[in-house]
Amino acid sequence: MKQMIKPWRHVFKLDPDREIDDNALEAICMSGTDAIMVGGSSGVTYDNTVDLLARVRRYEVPCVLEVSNLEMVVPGFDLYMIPMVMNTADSMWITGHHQRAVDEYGYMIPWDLLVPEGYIILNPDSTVAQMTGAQTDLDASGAAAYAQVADKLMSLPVVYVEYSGSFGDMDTVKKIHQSVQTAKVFYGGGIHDAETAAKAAAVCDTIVVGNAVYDNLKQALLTVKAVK
Ligand SMILES: CC(C)=CCC/C(C)=C/CC/C(C)=C/CC/C(C)=C/CC/C(C)=C/CC/C(C)=C/CC/C(C)=C/COP(=O)(O)OP(=O)(O)O
Ligand SMILES: O=P(O)(O)OC[C@@H](O)CO
Ligand SMILES: [Mg+2]
Repeated sequence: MKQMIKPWRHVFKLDPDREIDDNALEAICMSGTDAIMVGGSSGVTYDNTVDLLARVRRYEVPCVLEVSNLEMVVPGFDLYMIPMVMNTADSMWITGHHQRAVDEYGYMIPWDLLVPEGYIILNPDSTVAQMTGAQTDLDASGAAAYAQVADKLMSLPVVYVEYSGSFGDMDTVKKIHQSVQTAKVFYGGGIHDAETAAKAAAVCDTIVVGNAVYDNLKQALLTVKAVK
């Protein structure tokens, strides 16, 4: 099951805390994207997550949950993506919340469905950077070193380069991609049209398109064809 992420080139990330109408959801799910990732950094609850899952399940596209708090964990997703922030000094975001989750719910965790992600958060203005105390002031070599820790020391299957809300430095993403051996490199942040999608797709394995879905769906849909 975990192998399903390997060929992904394109993912739409949908936030349960934001409105999306049925027509828009149909266009997204039928767009040819490889997967829908459900997640967000705030306002995500059991109720809004279960509602979005049920609506996405009308379509055949794989649907995975990116867990950012325990309240949002709903059974029935294809996979559960578990972020571990590489570039923070606050160990709660590396292993702390995870240890608590396993201590409390270990008996019911479907381990074969969990996919850990080594997050490298690089946009200092994003909610997620502020929430996790991410050390975003890294050059390409420093960011690539975190990627190698995730890939070569921790054997994480995904390195997620996160510029949530702004289009990042593609030289840094390229350097990260070149420096990992086994992990798949996901890139997310500021992809809003075919051009930004193609630029990012050239330097990573999988692009993730989030806010653009809500800001300009027509342009967001063009990102699929741009990378296929
Ligand atoms: C029966 C059943 C299905 C059981 C499932 C059991 C299960 C999955 C258990 C979980 C096990 C486990 C180890 C859980 C970890 C728990 C946890 C809370 C970990 C912390 C994760 C973490 C590091 C969060 C930090 C924030 C982060 C990196 C979030 C990722 C998502 C993200 C970056 C969203 C960006 O949000 P966005 O809204 O776009 O941001 P902006 O507002 O800036 O746009
Ligand atoms: O919302 P955007 O900026 O597209 O970022 C996508 C994703 O990486 C957010 O976690
Ligand atoms: Mg967002």
